[in-house]
Amino acid sequence: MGKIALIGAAGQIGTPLSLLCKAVNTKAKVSGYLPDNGGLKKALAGADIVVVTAGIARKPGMTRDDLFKTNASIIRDIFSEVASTCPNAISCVVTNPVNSTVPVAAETLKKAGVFEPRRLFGVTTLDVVRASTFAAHALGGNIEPKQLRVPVIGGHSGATILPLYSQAQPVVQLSDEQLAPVINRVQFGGDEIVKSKQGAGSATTCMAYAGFRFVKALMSAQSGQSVTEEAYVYLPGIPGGRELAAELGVDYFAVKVQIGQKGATKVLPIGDLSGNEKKLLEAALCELKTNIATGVSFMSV
Ligand SMILES: NC(=O)C1=CN([C@@H]2O[C@H](COP(=O)(O)OP(=O)(O)OC[C@H]3O[C@@H](n4cnc5c(N)ncnc54)[C@H](O)[C@@H]3O)[C@@H](O)[C@H]2O)C=CC1
Ligand SMILES: O=C([O-])CC(=O)C(=O)O
Repeated sequence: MGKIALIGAAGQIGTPLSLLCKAVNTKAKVSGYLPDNGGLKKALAGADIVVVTAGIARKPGMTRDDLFKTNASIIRDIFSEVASTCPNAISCVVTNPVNSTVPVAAETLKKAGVFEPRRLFGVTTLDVVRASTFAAHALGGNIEPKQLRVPVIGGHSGATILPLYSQAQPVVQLSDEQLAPVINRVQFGGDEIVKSKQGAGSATTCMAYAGFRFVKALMSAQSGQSVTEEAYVYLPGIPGGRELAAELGVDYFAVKVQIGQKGATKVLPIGDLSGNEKKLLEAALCELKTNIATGVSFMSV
């Protein structure tokens, strides 16, 4: 098994994430990068998978968008190096605001002439984890979160996060009134943690778990298995995505994708939505369009 480069490895997410990667895949070579040791090129050299958690996290009262000013240039600089050192690696962006940092990463790779949409993912797995956890809780603990599969589409902040409980497997027996607070908690669960940590950061161990779950799926795909995962991707560059991008009017969107050895192989359809989910999708798209434009225009100046 190949090399995983963790960029931001000394941070609150990066530290447990690298421990998880090392514990479960002892054959994988895991390299970290501290911002001040000048080792970015070394960490990226020969990487098969790059996971970026570098950047600042929220403090109470901040939105994810407030992080953009600082984190956009961190992402741009890291992806300039990815472009020259490991352009064929599969890259995963955890750094917020994901809705805008992924477009920054894509534009950086495009400028360098090495953008391959099938190999760039914004990590939205934490939303998937929350969607099953909070619904299991609302169901009174009669089902384990890991027994529930709830697709989550859209983006990774507030109203852009859209859990599709109408498609949950097994069926979730909750009325629209019972679902409303569950959906709200999935959308704003990150804020809940930021508030409770009182300035000490945002979600960390649960994100390390979610990030690891996504990396593990990528490792399974690289070893030849076909896997499906939700992630925030550049739709027009992945088979099946162009039509969805045209239908939704956005190029970047979190959706379930099929993943193979060389990255995403197919965007899967979002399926039928309930009346309420259709309304939530409208709201998600409205916010998402602004977030995407922020990321793209950062790189056009
Ligand atoms: N996608 C998601 O679901 C989630 C994303 N996040 C985001 O993940 C990011 C990291 O969060 P934490 O680990 O809690 O933050 P942290 O502050 O503990 O760690 C960030 C690390 O990045 C490093 N760093 C800063 N500038 C750098 C640079 N130019 N190059 C390389 N490394 C650099 C810092 O030294 C630090 O070690 C934040 O932007 C946060 O909002 C957090 C939770 C969930
Ligand atoms: O809320 C934050 O800033 C961190 C995050 O993305 C999450 O917990 O989903």
